[in-house]
This record gives sequence, structure tokens and C-alpha cells, in this order.
Amino acid sequence: MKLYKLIENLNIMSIDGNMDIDISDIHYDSRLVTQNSLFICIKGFNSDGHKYIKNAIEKGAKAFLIQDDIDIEAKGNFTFIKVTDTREGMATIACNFYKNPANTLEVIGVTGTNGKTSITTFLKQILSKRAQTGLIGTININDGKNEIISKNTTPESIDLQSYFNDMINNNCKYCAMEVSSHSLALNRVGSVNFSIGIFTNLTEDHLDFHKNLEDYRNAKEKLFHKTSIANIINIDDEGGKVIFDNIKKLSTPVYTYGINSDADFTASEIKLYPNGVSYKLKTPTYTDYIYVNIPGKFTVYNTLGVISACYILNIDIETIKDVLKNTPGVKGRFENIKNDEGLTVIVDYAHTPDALENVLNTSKEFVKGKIITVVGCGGDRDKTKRPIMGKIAQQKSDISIITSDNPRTESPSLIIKDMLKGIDMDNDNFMVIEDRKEAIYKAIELANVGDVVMIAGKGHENYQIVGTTKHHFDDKEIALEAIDVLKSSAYNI
Ligand SMILES: CC(=O)N[C@H]1[C@@H](OP(=O)(O)OP(=O)(O)OC[C@H]2O[C@@H](n3ccc(=O)[nH]c3=O)[C@H](O)[C@@H]2O)O[C@H](CO)[C@@H](O)[C@@H]1O[C@H](C)C(=O)N[C@@H](C)C(=O)N[C@H](CCC(=O)O)C(=O)O
Ligand SMILES: Nc1ncnc2c1ncn2[C@@H]1O[C@H](COP(=O)(O)OP(=O)(O)OP(=O)(O)O)[C@@H](O)[C@H]1O
Ligand SMILES: N[C@H](CCC[C@H](N)C(=O)O)C(=O)O
Ligand SMILES: [Mg+2]
Repeated sequence: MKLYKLIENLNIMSIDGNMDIDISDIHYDSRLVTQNSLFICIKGFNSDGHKYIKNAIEKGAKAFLIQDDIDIEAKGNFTFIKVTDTREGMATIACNFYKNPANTLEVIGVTGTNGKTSITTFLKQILSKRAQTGLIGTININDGKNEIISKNTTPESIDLQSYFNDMINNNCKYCAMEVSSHSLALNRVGSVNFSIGIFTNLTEDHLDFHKNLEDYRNAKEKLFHKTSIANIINIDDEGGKVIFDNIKKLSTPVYTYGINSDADFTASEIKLYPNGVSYKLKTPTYTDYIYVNIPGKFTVYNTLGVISACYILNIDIETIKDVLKNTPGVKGRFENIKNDEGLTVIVDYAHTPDALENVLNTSKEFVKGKIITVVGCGGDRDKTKRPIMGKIAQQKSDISIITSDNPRTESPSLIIKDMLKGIDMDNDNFMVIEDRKEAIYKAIELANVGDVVMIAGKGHENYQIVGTTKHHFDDKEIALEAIDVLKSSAYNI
């Protein structure tokens, strides 16, 4: 594509160089630059893309999007386009490069602290009954044909547009997409036209990145200014109520869902079973009974959000009911680890206070014996949630084992120390086992039939990040191994 075409709709401060050149690709990482490409210099949190211009030139870049003035030799051989914010500019350029594929897709964006992966997974399962459907989220990206493992919940704008483009090439009609607050704050979804936006909830998380909860909520609200068909808001949630008030005057219609509110989509007669939930659904035009084979009140909320979107997209209720009744569930979300010992072992991605409280409350509904919880907190992430999660783990479990999550570049013992600040030291119903594998083994060793072992925080992750290295680590695998080892040694005694 010609460079002058690539920069349409860009707010440009200055141009230095020839615009009538062919650009074969666009990149934000110098290590991936190819011949005749445009390199976008991002000022990041760890590094600054402007530092890599020379590397990019060596690899064949011919044009650069910059926000700082630069001083290099042979500048005249290249084109420099200066803007105030290269991340914002990158989103526009990415849309131009891929000819804004989201315009020919129905993109359903889901934001909120918890429930995004669950909702997008259900949406993909239902919408696929109607037409080819793509998925973008924490666990993986599906372009309608192939599936790859995700690096982030919401990809950087260039990657995102390229996935949308693949979806179009694979005849997708819909895309169910998680939209993280980071992606909204960092313009990864700039220029994307969403059909529908769904808001799940706003609770404590990511306060390392956002200044405060208000800032976090404002980032999430941005999604609902980018939608054309409908916005769907959980108004049982305090943050949802504020967003609803802020967006109700926009031209995009707003629909609400909730259990406790007089919303457009509601659930009543809720029954919580060990393996699922059922409820009476009310939509603006009909009522019906829904069964979902995943437990927890949060499943009622998540499926209300899903059903609202499907209703707006005119998906018939029989299809929705059938999928929800038979859903295989979501990897690492309240995943019951089947075993021959009759133990109830659950792997769950609860890494926020609200999620942890929800899964432990859900376990309480059906546990016949003790609740044994294994939980840690991630390093280089929100520190304020650590003592709260420690406190919830202790208060909602009979035995809690405080351990490591992904320590990243922090000391695991210091992270645990932060969690212990929320724990009542006079109560001996907790223990600290820093090594996560040992902690899981201990939990399984302590468990009897009728107890629930809740392994929280890492869900689908099959790695543990220590320092900057990712080691293979899978809670499910370790739990199964522990059950095998410990129970077979018990029989041999
Ligand atoms: C805080 C954050 O979001 N950081 C993201 C951000 O990194 P950054 O701005 O710090 O980039 P940087 O490392 O300083 O580098 C600056 C620039 O120099 C470039 N560079 C760097 C080195 C080099 O040799 N050559 C080169 O060109 C980089 O490619 C980059 O363009 O931009 C990078 C490129 O897109 C992302 O990979 C990175 O995500 C990191 C890995 C991350 O952990 N992000 C998490 C916090 C995140 O985004 N989470 C959300 C929410 C999760 C959820 O709740 O579901 C998500 O959407 O995943
Ligand atoms: N609606 C909900 N409200 C509160 N907690 C929930 C809800 N749905 C799921 N959870 C809990 O939160 C955890 C994460 O759920 P899910 O992966 O669907 O959320 P997410 O928003 O995608 O999270 P992330 O931001 O990490 O991608 C689940 O494992 C479960 O413990
Ligand atoms: N999307 C979340 C995932 C946290 C998962 C948890 N296991 C951790 O590493 O803290 C984040 O990036 O904050
Ligand atoms: Mg997710």
C-alpha cells in the first residue's frame, strides 16, 4: 500500500520524506521488521521504540511513525511521520492497512473485571451455530479456522486488525472479543467499530496500571462509545450503574441485565446445583427456563449477558438453551478435575478478590465436608488486592494454603507477606507453602471425599513466570499427579 494511503485519517504533526512509496508491512517491534515496512516507535513502560530505529533500518524499514524528534545519519533516505501519540496513530494505520475488516464483521466486545472469557466462550459456542465465528481473548484467538494461544487478553492494534482480516478471509460473520481496560487505555482497539458492547462488572484489580477505580471504570466505559447496535450493561453492579447513566444519552440503544434490578433481561427462580444453575429468564418479549451446566451465581450473570447479546442478534432461544445446557464449560473456569478417587478438585482462574469470593461461595453451596483453598497472587501486578485475597481465602475456607502464583520479578515470599497482612494470625486454619506444586500436593493430601479443593488463580495457564522465564506449570496436571501419587501410596501402606 502507498504510504500516503496508509496514513489517511491520521492526525499528523509533521512529515519529513517521500510519501509516494510502497509499504509492504507495518510493525511495532524492531525484531520483526521486514523489507520495505513502516516501523512504529512506541514509547512503552519498559523501553522506547525510538531507540530501535537503527535496528529497523538494518532490517529494511523505509518509513517511521514517531512522536519524538530523532537525529540519525542518512535521515534523507527514509520518511518520518510525526504524531502526538504513536499508539493512537498505530491503531488508525492498522485499520487502514487491513482495510478496516471489523466493519464487515459483527464484533461483540466484552469488558469488565470478571466474566469476559466466560461470556465470549459461550457467545462463540452459540453464534457458531448460526455462522462462522471468531474469538479473541485471554486463552486463545480463533480466526474461524485456526486457533493460536494468546499473548494478551486483547492484542496490540496491528495484531488485532490482522486477526480480524483472517476472520474475514475465513468467512466469519461474528467475532466475540474480550476488551481489557489496558487495551482501551492504550488504544489497542482504536478505530474498531463494535456492533455490541457488554459490561460485566467492576471490582478491585489492575490498580498498578490505573490510578484508581474511577480511572479503571472510565477506561472500560470507552468501549460503549465505540458501538453501533447496542450496549448491554449489568446494572446490579455499582460500576455498571454509573456507566449506564453516562451512556444512556448516546445514540446507541442501551439494554440492561441483572438479578436484583428491574432490568430488560432478568433471572428469577434461581436454583444453584453442584453442577449447574437454572433460572427463569425474562426478556423484553418472552420468558423461558434456562439451565446451564456450570455452577455459581456468577454463571447466571454471565449467561444473562450472553442471552441479551444473542437476543439482539436475533438468535432463537432454543439454540441458546441447547448450547448452554450442554456447554463443555470454559477451560480453567470452575473446571472440575475428574478423578477416580471421588475427590472434588476445582481449578479456577480467580485472581481477583471478587472472583475468589464468588467461587468459594459457590463451593460452599454444595460442599459436604471442608473447603481447602490453594491461592497466591501474581507479581508485578496490583498489590492492593493481595491482603484482600488472603483474607477472603481464610474466611471462606476451612483450610487455606497461601502459595505462589506467577511471582514474575518480585520475591515470592514478599508477595506472600502482603497476602498475610489480610490474615488473622490467631486462627490456625491457614498455612504457607511457597512452592505451588507442594501446596497443591498438600491440599490433595488433606482432602477427603466430600471436601472441595479449590486451586485458584492460574486457571488455564500452563506456565509459571519466575523472573522473566516461563516454566511449564499446569495446576490441573499437578493436581492429577498429586492424586495419583498420594492416593496410590496410601493404598500401598
Ligand atoms: C502494561 C502493558 O500493557 N504493556 C504492554 C505494552 O508494553 P510496553 O508499552 O511496556 O512496551 P515496551 O516493552 O516498553 O516496548 C516499547 C516498544 O519498543 C518495542 N521494542 C522493544 C524491544 C526491541 O528490541 N525492539 C522494539 O521495537 C516494543 O515492541 C514496543 O513497541 O505493549 C506491549 C506490546 O503490545 C505488550 O506486550 C505489553 O503487554 C505486557 C506483556 C503485559 O503484561 N500486559 C498486561 C498487563 C496486559 O496488557 N493485560 C491486559 C489485561 C489482562 C486481563 O485482565 O484480562 C491484556 O489485555 O492482556
Ligand atoms: N460474572 C462474574 N463475576 C464475578 N466473578 C466471575 C464472573 N465470571 C467468572 N468469574 C470468576 O472470575 C474468574 C475469571 O473469569 P473469566 O476468565 O471469565 O474473567 P475475565 O474477565 O476474562 O478475566 P481476565 O481479566 O483475567 O481475562 C473465573 O475463574 C471465576 O472465578
Ligand atoms: N489478566 C490478568 C491475569 C492474572 C493471572 C494471575 N495468574 C497473575 O499472574 O497475576 C493480569 O494480567 O493481571
Ligand atoms: Mg479473560
